[in-house]
Amino acid sequence: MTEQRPIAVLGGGSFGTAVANLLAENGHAVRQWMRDPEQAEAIRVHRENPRYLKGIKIHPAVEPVTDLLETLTACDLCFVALPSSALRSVLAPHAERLAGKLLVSLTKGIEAQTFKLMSEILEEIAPQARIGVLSGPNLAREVAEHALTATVVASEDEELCERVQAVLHGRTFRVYASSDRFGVELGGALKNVYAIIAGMAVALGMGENTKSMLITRALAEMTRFAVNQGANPMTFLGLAGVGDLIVTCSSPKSRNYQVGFALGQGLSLEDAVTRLGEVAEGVNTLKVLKAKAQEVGVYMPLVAGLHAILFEGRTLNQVIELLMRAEPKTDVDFISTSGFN
Ligand SMILES: NC(=O)C1=CN([C@@H]2O[C@H](COP(=O)(O)OP(=O)(O)OC[C@H]3O[C@@H](n4cnc5c(N)ncnc54)[C@H](OP(=O)(O)O)[C@@H]3O)[C@@H](O)[C@H]2O)C=CC1
Ligand SMILES: O=C(CO)COP(=O)(O)O
Repeated sequence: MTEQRPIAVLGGGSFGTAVANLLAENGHAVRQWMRDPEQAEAIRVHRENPRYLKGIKIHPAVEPVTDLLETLTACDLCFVALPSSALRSVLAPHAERLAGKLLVSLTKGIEAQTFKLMSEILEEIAPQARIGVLSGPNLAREVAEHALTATVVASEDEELCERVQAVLHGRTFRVYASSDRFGVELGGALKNVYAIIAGMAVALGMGENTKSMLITRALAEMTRFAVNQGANPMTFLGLAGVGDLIVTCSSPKSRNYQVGFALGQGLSLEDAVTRLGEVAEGVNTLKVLKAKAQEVGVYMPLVAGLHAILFEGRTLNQVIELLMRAEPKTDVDFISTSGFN
């Protein structure tokens, strides 16, 4: 069913562009809001985003716009694809306009000062809005090039999930639903940190065994943290958990992986982030996650190790030595109810 009103996508970057195209291909009118008028004009004229996803044609039904208030007034369903550092400051001034809207966050990050997830910020800014999140193994370029994949829309609001499935589910993009908004959103934010580690391991010439160990221990670590925070560990076995972790830790197309790879090649963090020139949410997530894990007493050796390398002056070799020599633990934390852990 086609939506009566246009659908908004907030953010002119890679993922906003990929999702705007999917919605348009499904027959919907889309307003893609971006802050840069020159970028909007370039898209209008050339039907290509000049900075992000070069070479991808933008569907004629995607209208690039720069007036946020007008966009929010015209649309009921809004997908938010802004970096986590910008989401609050962009939307808070328009809080009143958000009442009653369906707001779906695509952003995979954690707010630095508050440790809030993006949907929690949306809820705080707009208590009268209906909130959901979308997360899964969804590298923007692959989505835009129609490589088959799937995602999860998560919300306690069943009707919101159904509407998102109706508008976004398509020939190359399956949309599953979940009621565990917190677990789905947390999975998407946490995996970025481990993608940095995975990229680093590849740059160091580590083998396939190493990659597999890292991904598996990352899953154990992020699930342990999530359970401490009240999330359902089973969600981490789904697309937004292990699904997104595998793709982001394996693909050189992931920006977080690219940052890790550059670090493994010997670049400083600053140079690695500058060379990327796009958002790598894992760097900020690492900082806040390390502090939170310490505060709540959750054992996260991979997070602690990466933090020690990037912010505490430890060398890679020191950290690898520490991790490998640490006391051996039980393999799977959540299988036993008999106190075996
Ligand atoms: N790319 C991907 O594969 C995926 C990304 N995501 C998530 O989506 C979110 C956005 O990522 P993505 O689209 O890839 O990022 P990009 O780096 O591709 O683009 C970021 C976009 O945000 C805009 N922006 C930055 N700061 C502001 C601001 N203060 N006000 C308005 N706009 C701003 C940038 O505008 P400008 O160009 O003017 O600086 C740019 O359009 C991230 O949280 C990411 O984790 C989720 C799934 C997949
Ligand atoms: O979230 C993503 C894929 O699902 C994109 O990861 P990056 O931000 O590391 O590119």
